[in-house]
Amino acid sequence: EVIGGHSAHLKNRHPAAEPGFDSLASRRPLIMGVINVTPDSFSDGGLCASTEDALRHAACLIEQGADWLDIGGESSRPGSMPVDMAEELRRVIPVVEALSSMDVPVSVDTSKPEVMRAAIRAGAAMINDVNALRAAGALEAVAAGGVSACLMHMQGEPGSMQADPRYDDVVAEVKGFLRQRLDAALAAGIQRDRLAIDPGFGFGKTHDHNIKLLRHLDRFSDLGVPVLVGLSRKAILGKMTGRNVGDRLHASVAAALMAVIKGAGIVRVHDVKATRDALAVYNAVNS
Ligand SMILES: Nc1nc2ncc(COP(=O)(O)OP(=O)(O)O)nc2c(=O)[nH]1
Repeated sequence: EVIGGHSAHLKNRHPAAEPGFDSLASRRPLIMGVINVTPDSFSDGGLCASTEDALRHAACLIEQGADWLDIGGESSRPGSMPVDMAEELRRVIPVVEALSSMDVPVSVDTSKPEVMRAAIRAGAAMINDVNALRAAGALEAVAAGGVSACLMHMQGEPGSMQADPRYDDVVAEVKGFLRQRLDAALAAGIQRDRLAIDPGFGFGKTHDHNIKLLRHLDRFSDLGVPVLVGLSRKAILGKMTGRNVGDRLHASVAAALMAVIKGAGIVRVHDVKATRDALAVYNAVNS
């Protein structure tokens, strides 16, 4: 069974030795399972209050078929405030260390270079940065670590990004930003096959901007690296369906499938099992 086989394939390799992103994603779309070790994430804050809770959830997502686990210690929801470094390290590093002995690649969702370095030392195979490695020292931390990175577009900061997002041409501007960040990452010595990009749904975008980015997602594929998409449970889906944040499973699965049909190579989701089944249908038709 392809997905099981694929994750079984992962089981025999240490995450850090994983081939680059594109060789993984090119086989079939990858499922990145979300593990928020925060009290205040927009949809599942507090679910993984302790390291033990996070590890139980990780085992559950792996069982459901996650190809990758994304550990986040700081909510980036609209209106959120930064978490101090010591607290973020306290939340994230024990989970990464404990997972490093398991056979599934782990990414850490952080924008702080110090957290990146600690995460890489603890065994993280990727840094997922909603700030696209723009903090001083971030590019160097990832390059020195020899790990993968996801570069995501955000207009402004989480605390204020939804106040008044404005673009002349959202697709062209987001794509131009991601092209610049790719160039910066390559110039810093990060290998192209270790890089992914993400248009950042909900990060400084109106509903109309999000719709345009999803409608034209295929325009990001010619940047030459896998496109990662995170739509799971987000407000864009609530706007489309009228459902509140706890009732967006079906829309999240439809959005992940839509993203993959439009070229996404990695989908970042909370509900792995449902997404896996939807992508099994996609894979059967597209293999
Ligand atoms: N690359 C990438 N990373 C992300 N990290 C967090 C969130 C927000 O979702 P979640 O982590 O569930 O919520 P919170 O930020 O409140 O913890 N979305 C993305 C995304 O779309 N792309």
